Amino acid sequence: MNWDDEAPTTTPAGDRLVGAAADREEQAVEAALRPKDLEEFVGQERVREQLDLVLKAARQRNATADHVLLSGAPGLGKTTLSMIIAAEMGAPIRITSGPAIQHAGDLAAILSSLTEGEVLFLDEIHRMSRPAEEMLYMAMEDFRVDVIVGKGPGATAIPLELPPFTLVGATTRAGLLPPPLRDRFGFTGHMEFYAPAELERVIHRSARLLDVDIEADGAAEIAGRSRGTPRIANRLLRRVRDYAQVKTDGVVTREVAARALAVYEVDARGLDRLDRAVLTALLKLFGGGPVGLSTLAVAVGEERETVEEVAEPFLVREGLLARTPRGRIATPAAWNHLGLVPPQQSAGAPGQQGLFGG
Ligand SMILES: Nc1ncnc2c1ncn2[C@@H]1O[C@H](COP(=O)(O)OP(=O)(O)OP(=O)(O)O)[C@@H](O)[C@H]1O
Repeated sequence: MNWDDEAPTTTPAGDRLVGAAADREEQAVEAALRPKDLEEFVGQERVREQLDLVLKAARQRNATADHVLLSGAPGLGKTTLSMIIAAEMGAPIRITSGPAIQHAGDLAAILSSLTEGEVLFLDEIHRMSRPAEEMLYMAMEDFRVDVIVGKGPGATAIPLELPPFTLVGATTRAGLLPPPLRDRFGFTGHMEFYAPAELERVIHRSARLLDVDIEADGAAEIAGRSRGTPRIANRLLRRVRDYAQVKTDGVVTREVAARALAVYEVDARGLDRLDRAVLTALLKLFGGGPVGLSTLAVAVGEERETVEEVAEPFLVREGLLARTPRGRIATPAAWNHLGLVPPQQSAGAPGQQGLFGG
């Protein structure tokens, strides 16, 4: 396997225990926990079944598998699936990402060094530069690229034949891909967030690999706080394991998991300190909103972008916060979650007046 990638950039709150992205160090830890074949890959039944057919059919025809596009949030297993595709096809894999390919020449260098049948995994494919993207169209369709030599009127295009390969593109934003690129994938798999029972299976499997003694209740407790994401489930398991080892006899029970995750400020629903700070400000300072994003960000001492991109998506997904044209508002579930009582909904209540703009 070959990594051409740069370490992903981190958000200002990128070191959160419940953040969905992984840095280089974590990627190395994760490698040991990756399922090696479709059988071992937990959940995502539909994608797994469809992919199984695509790969089996290609193998029967003795052909290279069709190009595959995987879309879904970070940490749901796109990289893992790309490695499984390569393993199931008995092919090597090359890993790179859109941001690492700034020039068409970067892509030409990678494509021209591929061997027959190799899998090229292109993470964050929506962040590739335009010229590289156009070169990729031809490479995917005709297994050929035109390498431009020289500049200006003297520039010439030298056609370069490529061996057949399988491109696996991954994106968190399928809607951002230009249609000509999307259309060149033979198969698109949409990865969903995982159900708690599926995360429990991920946790039990990882616990076995990490030699952690875990009870069913302990796994359920961690699963409930993992925000539907295997990467977060594995990360929380590692922190709970530390706690169990240092503070108890090492067995992860429900109580041990809950106590450990309370130390790390991850609550029963998977909200961390930042999420709760945003919700608390919204409820306690602004009566549940509506309040403008900038005002909310100042109130919690964070950048606007951090609140919008790091905290809000999960709060919205959980149905705790809504983004409305008049500003952010808390739902009844938010009051409930923080154990607070909403103010009387009278005509003069701030929450009904939209007093807090920004
Ligand atoms: N279905 C699954 N079954 C078991 N483990 C999984 C599954 N999906 C993901 N994991 C584990 O979660 C971790 C993150 O997975 P992976 O790196 O494949 O996510 P990703 O979607 O590629 O994330 P990113 O978009 O950030 O690259 C890995 O350790 C992997 O083993």
